[in-house]
Amino acid sequence: MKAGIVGANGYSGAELIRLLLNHPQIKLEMLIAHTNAGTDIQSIYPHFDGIVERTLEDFDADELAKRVDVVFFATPAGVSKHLLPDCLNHGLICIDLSGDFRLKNPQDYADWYQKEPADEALFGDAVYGLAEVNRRRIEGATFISNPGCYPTAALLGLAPVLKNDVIDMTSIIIDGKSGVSGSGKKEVLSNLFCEVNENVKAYKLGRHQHTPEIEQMIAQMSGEQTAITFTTHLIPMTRGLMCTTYANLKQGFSTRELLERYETFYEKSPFVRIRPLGSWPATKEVIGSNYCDIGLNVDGRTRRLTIVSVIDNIVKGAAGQAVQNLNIIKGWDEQTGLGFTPIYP
Ligand SMILES: NC(=O)C1=CN([C@@H]2O[C@H](COP(=O)(O)OP(=O)(O)OC[C@H]3O[C@@H](n4cnc5c(N)ncnc54)[C@H](OP(=O)(O)O)[C@@H]3O)[C@@H](O)[C@H]2O)C=CC1
Ligand SMILES: CC(=O)N[C@@H](CCC(=O)OP(=O)(O)O)C(=O)O
Repeated sequence: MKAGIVGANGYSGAELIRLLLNHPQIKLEMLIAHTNAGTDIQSIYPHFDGIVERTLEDFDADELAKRVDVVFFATPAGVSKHLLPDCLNHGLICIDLSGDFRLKNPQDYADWYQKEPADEALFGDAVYGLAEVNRRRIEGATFISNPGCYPTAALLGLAPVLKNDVIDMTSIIIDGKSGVSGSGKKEVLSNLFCEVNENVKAYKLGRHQHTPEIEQMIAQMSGEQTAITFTTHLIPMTRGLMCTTYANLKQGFSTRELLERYETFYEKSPFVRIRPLGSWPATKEVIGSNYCDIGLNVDGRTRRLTIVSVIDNIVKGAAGQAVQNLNIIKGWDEQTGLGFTPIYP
């Protein structure tokens, strides 16, 4: 199968190149950029020297239709809503890594992204690509909206306790922390060494664009509408994302009982690893891989559950999850091309 990447010279696009080069079913055919079209990818990223030597091209849906079967959109919010519909009309499989098609309510997109939503005819049509929850809907789909990085970690952490009256749905608090690559290559100012090094910053309090996405999926999984408290922090590391999630328990569960519930829920999910009692994951334990590692603790004094979930924001939070979704769409083994061991230390 031949693949094209729109936004190939961004951080998620470059990661898609790395992953797709190692995918036995994929031939990388078109690398597309915007301001950098006409430039060689290896001159922007010398780590590709001798591995991928290709000139970045301009977006052209007709050309894509002639040359590829699947297109990944690794573009900033507000771009795929213009480019992707033409590709869908040409019968191409489209996997969008941006937030343009994740929400079901166009007004939520307008409110939280502060942009015009995509055309109504297409808005809400994409299958939300959180494989561990939506695997059945992803099989055979042609239009996937990949989850955001924070929603991936937060929702995988919460999913097993969203049913059967385990937690008080009004009590959910998600504390997210991301490495700097999460903001993409374009965010030059916030990425300055002096701004980020030896510093921790909270940002977008009460207005993070991933809030309605997390709430929408909590409602889908639990059947209950709820409002969450979600705070994001930028921390001085390149890759990695952690969500520490708190919720009040409705019944007196022990950590061990809940761990069993998580093990069962993720029995058939090769990329989710549950830590044993008394152990919680660190970001370094998943870097470079498509794993989401999860650890739990029940505090008997407060009857509160704490969930710690970690991912590599560019792999499981973006490019790796997109490849996982393609594997499921095509009926290939979900782990095809994704069998990377995390890089440690
Ligand atoms: N970084 C991360 O950890 C995660 C990112 N995402 C999402 O993935 C998407 C990409 O993010 P990221 O890789 O960080 O972004 P970057 O800023 O690193 O890269 C953006 C890419 O999009 C291209 N681009 C911009 N405008 C257009 C256009 N009009 N037509 C074609 N290409 C265009 C840029 O090309 P050029 O440079 O040539 O202008 C560049 O290649 C975003 O929507 C982001 O929210 C999701 C989860 C995690
Ligand atoms: C560290 C950092 O700044 N991260 C970005 C993630 C951006 C992103 O992935 O946003 P969409 O998926 O909604 O397009 C942020 O928190 O906004």
